[in-house]
Amino acid sequence: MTAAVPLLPPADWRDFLALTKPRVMTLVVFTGLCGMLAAPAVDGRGIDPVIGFTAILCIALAAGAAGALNQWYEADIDALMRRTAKRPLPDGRMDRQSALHFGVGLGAFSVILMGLAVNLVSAAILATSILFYVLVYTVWLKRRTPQNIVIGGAAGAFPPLIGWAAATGSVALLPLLLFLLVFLWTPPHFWALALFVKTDYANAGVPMLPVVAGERVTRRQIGLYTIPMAIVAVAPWPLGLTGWFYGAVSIAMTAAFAWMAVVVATRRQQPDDAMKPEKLLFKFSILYLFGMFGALVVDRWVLA
Ligand code: HEM
Ligand SMILES: CC(C)=CCC/C(C)=C/CC/C(C)=C/COP(=O)(O)OP(=O)(O)O
Repeated sequence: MTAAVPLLPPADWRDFLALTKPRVMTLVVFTGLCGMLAAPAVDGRGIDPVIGFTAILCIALAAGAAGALNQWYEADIDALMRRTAKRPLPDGRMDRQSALHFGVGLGAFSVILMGLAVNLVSAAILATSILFYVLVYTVWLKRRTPQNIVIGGAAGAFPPLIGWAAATGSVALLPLLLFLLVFLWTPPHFWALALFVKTDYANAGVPMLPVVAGERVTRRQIGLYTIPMAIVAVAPWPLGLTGWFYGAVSIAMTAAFAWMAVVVATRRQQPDDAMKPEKLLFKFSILYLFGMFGALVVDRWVLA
């Protein structure tokens, strides 16, 4: 006898859009675009606008595919967390197979299009970032170790390299520093959030750092990761890879980030805080990357 499969109404386009995690994607795409725009002209010629647009589209589709495959794999734990329970799969608005087909199809399409229309280096890094997020982070590490986001977080750091490689066909020191910036930014970004959604992760049995090691250790780790992040953030300017504008913006924004991280690192949670410092740091972390990558492009295009 076969088990009865519940019949679901067909998912609509909004459900497919939700699978792509569109809000996170905006920052992923922005860092990719800025990586592309920060790249130098090759043989006196910048990237063709149509090819540039195609490359950004491929980054967006790949990030969407990665988000869909993440939700396909995690429907069980998403159902246990308040923040994620209303997603299309745990909420029963879509079946898992549709999410899998959508993710695999979109991911394959984005990599093939990047390879055919842009170049093989950017396509290879794009494929690596999808596989890293889905296999290394989601399948392998997320449920096993509180270091999941430190290692798995590399997935979200690839887009500046992809954008640069799309424009030049190669990688260089500046995009490698941008990769490192996002890589080192991820732990403070995520652990600040994890501090205030800790019970969600505990309920779902996901071993995030505040659940496993406690709040004090998490606060200290946020402070510790901010130190190398700050050095890498400002480094492109003294290394002569950017102009004064990036230097000024990176110093100001990184100082603000570091100050908030120190407050989070040194303070115990106050139950009556109107705006918890960790919430502020999480929100600012997003503004921070937008500001830093935006400054890079202004530096290169407006003030050069
Ligand atoms: C392993 C690494 C990362 C983890 C675990 C993580 C986790 C999260 C989580 C759980 C949220 C809350 C989303 C929600 O409310 O549903 C969030 C928000 C966000 N993340 Fe991350 N993140 C990571 C890396 C990144 C990267 C690399 C970027 C972009 C470069 C990014 C950009 C954002 C943005 C823009 C938001 C706000 C979305 C909104 O407004 O709802 N994150 N992140
Ligand atoms: C170009 C390309 C393929 C980029 C893909 C990388 C990418 C989408 C990075 C963002 C990382 C992210 C949204 C983590 C969320 O963690 P989570 O999945 O644990 O969050 P959740 O609990 O909200 O599902």
